Amino acid sequence: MENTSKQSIVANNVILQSEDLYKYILETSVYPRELEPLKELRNATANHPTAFFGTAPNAGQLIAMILKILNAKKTIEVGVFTGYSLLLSALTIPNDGKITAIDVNRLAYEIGLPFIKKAGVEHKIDFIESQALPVLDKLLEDPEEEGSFDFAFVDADKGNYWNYHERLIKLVKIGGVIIFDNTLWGGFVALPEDVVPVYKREWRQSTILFNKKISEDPRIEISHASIGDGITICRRVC
Ligand SMILES: C[S@@+](CC[C@H](N)C(=O)[O-])C[C@H]1O[C@@H](n2cnc3c(N)ncnc32)[C@H](O)[C@@H]1O
Ligand SMILES: O=c1cc(-c2ccc(O)cc2)oc2c(O)c(O)ccc12
Repeated sequence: MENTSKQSIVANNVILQSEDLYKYILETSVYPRELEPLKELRNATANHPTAFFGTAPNAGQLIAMILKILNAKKTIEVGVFTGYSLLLSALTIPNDGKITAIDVNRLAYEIGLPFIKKAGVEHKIDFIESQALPVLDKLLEDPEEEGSFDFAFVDADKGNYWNYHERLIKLVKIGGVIIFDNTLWGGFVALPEDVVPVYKREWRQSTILFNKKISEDPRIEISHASIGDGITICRRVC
């Protein structure tokens, strides 16, 4: 793939502008440490028509580290697909931890489910087949759920990211973390609209708006990291 200073490149669902360097990172630092159940689930997803939906393994490694630093026990996952990031969280949180995992597509989840079961972590997962917004709204109706989550990972419909943020900021505790995936949207956020494939334009625009709003939100500290397809790490401060 050609590399120019103006043109961002997305290869293997990552923003990094060198496939060789990405391969180097994976082979040196990620794959040797990737847990066997995650490898198995990733391989089982590899031939899926939307295999690129799966969270980049190096971003996953960072997410696992953040979960550990937080001692996260109670988490939310918005957008499961076959469950790479879900299994990663389930393997990372303690045995009595709980993940509320929401996706409109149970069929995709069922591709990953045998690997989740084999890893012995299914008991930590409450999978809810639904649009995510009503589930988050329902959680917020219960005062005990407010401020009770340690962590949330959002990797679903990009046009709803701000709506998810407005709910998750109330559900995670002060000091808790929300991570949003795809916040560089293949590098298209920094390119003029006319070079963006038409089908990517709507979510490019929502991502640009989301990035601006999140950068101005005083309730959180943020780090916009160029790992995977871009992740924004938000820590609730008030
Ligand atoms: C990029 S995939 C998630 C990938 C996942 N994090 C992984 O590591 O494999 C996005 C998922 O969001 C789900 N999704 C899209 N819109 C949704 C919505 N409104 N509510 C819940 N899930 C949604 C899709 O069905 C899809 O499985
Ligand atoms: O190109 C995509 C598209 C999605 C996507 C499509 C439809 C949905 O309902 C949700 C998400 O997600 C992606 C993604 O998470 C990624 O890392 C790269 C590309 C895409």
